[in-house]
Amino acid sequence: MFACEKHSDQRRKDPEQTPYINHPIGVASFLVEAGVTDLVTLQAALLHDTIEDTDTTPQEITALFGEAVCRVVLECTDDMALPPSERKRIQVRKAASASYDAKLVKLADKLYNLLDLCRAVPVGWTPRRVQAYFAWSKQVIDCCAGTSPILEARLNYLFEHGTFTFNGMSIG
Ligand SMILES: Nc1nc2c(ncn2[C@@H]2O[C@H](COP(=O)(O)OP(=O)(O)O)[C@@H](OP(=O)(O)OP(=O)(O)O)[C@H]2O)c(=O)[nH]1
Ligand SMILES: [Mn+2]
Repeated sequence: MFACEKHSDQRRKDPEQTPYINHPIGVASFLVEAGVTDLVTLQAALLHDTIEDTDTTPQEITALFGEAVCRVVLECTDDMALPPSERKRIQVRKAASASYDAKLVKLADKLYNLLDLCRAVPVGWTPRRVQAYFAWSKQVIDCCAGTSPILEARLNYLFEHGTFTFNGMSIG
């Protein structure tokens, strides 16, 4: 409910403007499907974009869900004050030394976003930008290798077989 309320006025970037909360719920679902039962990890998955994308503070997360959950959420939080290219570079670097729980959330986050790109391209994105997101995601995923065989197998399958459609054209 906390994540629902925090993300309530946000939409995804797809043409349908899907409610943003579908994303954190989907990330948590992928973890459940991969056999994750740890409550800290699943709570962190539901909350993983609240500090990055809403007015939520680490203090709020700690008070309501505890320090362990807050730690994982912070590990999945980019500093939005930095320019995008810097943010992306830092995310790759930080992924390698992230905790096991944070690596699980990062893998499920990338799986959701990559599958979502195959479903619908965000408004204004060029094929080149979609491809750049796939390439950069691969770097983050590689830094999280050896964390979840099921999530990693799903991601590998996506990299081998995934396609997205642009102006009616299917692009591999
Ligand atoms: N594929 C897809 N992504 C969407 C959509 N709407 C919002 N997003 C979000 O956009 C982010 C990816 O877009 P970028 O342009 O690379 O990221 P940026 O907003 O941080 O600059 C992801 O944020 P994130 O979850 O914080 O992950 P990440 O930036 O760490 O990958 C993703 O959740 C959508 O319709 N499709
Ligand atoms: Mn996310």
